[in-house]
Amino acid sequence: MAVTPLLSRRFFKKQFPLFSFYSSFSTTTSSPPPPIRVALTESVGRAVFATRPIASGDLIHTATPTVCHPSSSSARAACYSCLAALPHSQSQGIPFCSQRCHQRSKGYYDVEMKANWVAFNDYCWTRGLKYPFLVKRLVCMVISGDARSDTLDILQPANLTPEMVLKMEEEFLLLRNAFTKALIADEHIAFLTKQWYINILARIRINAFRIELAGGLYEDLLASAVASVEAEAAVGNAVYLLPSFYNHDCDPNAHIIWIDNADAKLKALRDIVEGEELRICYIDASLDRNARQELLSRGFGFQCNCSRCLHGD
Ligand SMILES: C[S@@+](CC[C@H](N)C(=O)[O-])C[C@H]1O[C@@H](n2cnc3c(N)ncnc32)[C@H](O)[C@@H]1O
Repeated sequence: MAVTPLLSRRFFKKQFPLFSFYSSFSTTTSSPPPPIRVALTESVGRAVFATRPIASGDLIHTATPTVCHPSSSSARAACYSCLAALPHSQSQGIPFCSQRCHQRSKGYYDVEMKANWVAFNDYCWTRGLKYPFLVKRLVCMVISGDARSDTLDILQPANLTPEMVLKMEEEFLLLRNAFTKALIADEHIAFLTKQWYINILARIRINAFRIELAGGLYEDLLASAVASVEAEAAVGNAVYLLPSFYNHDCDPNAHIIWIDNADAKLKALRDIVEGEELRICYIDASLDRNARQELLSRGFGFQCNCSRCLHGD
């Protein structure tokens, strides 16, 4: 079943200037802009559309994470910066896969190393929380000048219940305490208010990707086979800007993959015509309709309107 083409979706003329997303692309000066644009639709908010035909299997574009964090329960230690697998011999030592990764994240790594994270980490690990670690990383990036505090404001936030907000308050206090005890100057963490923390988590909740690497060595394949039984197969979580505008479809025409680090590749799963909306699948598409609707409603807060769901498939 094909994704509903653009012309059958009534959509507003308003388009978003792509230049604002170029910072999240891995482009070279000679590479052409990606064959997509972001526009506002009536039914699903913003969406990504093809600006020319795209062949099945083609790379649509790549994206580097705005913020990412390795998983604590992954079978294999991951690079602090790009989430590439670290050699086993290195897992207790330097947490970077290369000098380049060390250099580019040195500023926020040094900020993080100044604070004592025992209370915050214990709190999150015992409750199975992973997104607060992305907020912690973003705070370190803002303090070191590697990101702006409003970096994620453009993304759609989740609707949070009062119970969810209440639970976030304790994490927030632990996070803020860690920075104040590390004697980070007040003016450097003035942005870190409870409201800011909740706003960021609300955006991360809907837009974070769980990263599982497709590439790797034979020993990594074995590690991930073990991980699927004993530990977390994902190497970490990340938030991107442009990939966050892709809506969900239970029969998608595009997918997002990771080969050996957190740099994402958006690829066409079938031939796409000019003007067609590009959609990825947020969940396991092999589940039955009720299970998919339940997951999407609980995890992302929406009733899926894709053709498969509308036809009861
Ligand atoms: C990651 S965002 C996608 C971009 C979003 N439309 C925006 O304007 O930023 C996910 C949100 O888009 C909407 N959405 C995505 N796929 C949908 C679908 N199949 N049916 C209904 N709403 C969808 C929901 O509001 C969902 O929470």
